Amino acid sequence: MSGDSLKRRKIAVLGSRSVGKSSLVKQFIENHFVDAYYPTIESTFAKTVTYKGVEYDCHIIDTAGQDEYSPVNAQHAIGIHGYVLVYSITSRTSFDMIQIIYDKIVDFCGLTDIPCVIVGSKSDLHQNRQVQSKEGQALGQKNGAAWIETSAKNNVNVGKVFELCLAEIERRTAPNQAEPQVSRCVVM
Ligand SMILES: Nc1nc2c(ncn2[C@@H]2O[C@H](COP(=O)(O)OP(=O)(O)OP(=O)(O)O)[C@@H](O)[C@H]2O)c(=O)[nH]1
Repeated sequence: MSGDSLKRRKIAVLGSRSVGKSSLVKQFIENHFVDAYYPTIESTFAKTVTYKGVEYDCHIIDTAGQDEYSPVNAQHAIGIHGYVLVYSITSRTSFDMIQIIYDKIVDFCGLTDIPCVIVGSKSDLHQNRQVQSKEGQALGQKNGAAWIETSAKNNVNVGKVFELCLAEIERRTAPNQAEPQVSRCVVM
């Protein structure tokens, strides 16, 4: 399939610092896991993903971690088709940030709802769990988002995150619409 006929999808990965955003993206793109922690500035990765028989040219933006003082950069709300919002199951604070980030994106874009997957990362660290699965699931339902728990370390459910994100994007694309909506908001 030529590059031109691929459907291009831009996906932003957001969440608190050190929750495992880069590890998730690296496991997905490069199939490896690094134990060391290197804070991210911002990186974009590309991968062709086949979902339901259709090839998608996915551009995945791994962002610097957000915190309560810098929840979301306006750039993260422009031209993005779908969002992956990551918390760590070992950090209640990172879980609480998800709703703040979600609301900020919705606010920036003037939308009520965004294509989104909420990810509970580091599921291998269940002995240190601070957020129960049912809480994650409830947060997903509340926001009309998909939800899943993953372990980048053990490569559990990593590919599934991006499939769910494509599903959320496509679910909102009308059958007669060639391309899904992207957020076009301009922040003055
Ligand atoms: N046990 C375990 N550790 C993980 C997992 N994912 C990430 N980590 C570790 O958590 C730390 C932070 O991971 P990163 O992927 O750098 O986190 P980040 O969210 O990209 O961090 P920022 O760049 O600061 O936003 C690293 O030491 C990783 O090895 C996982 O699935 N299981």
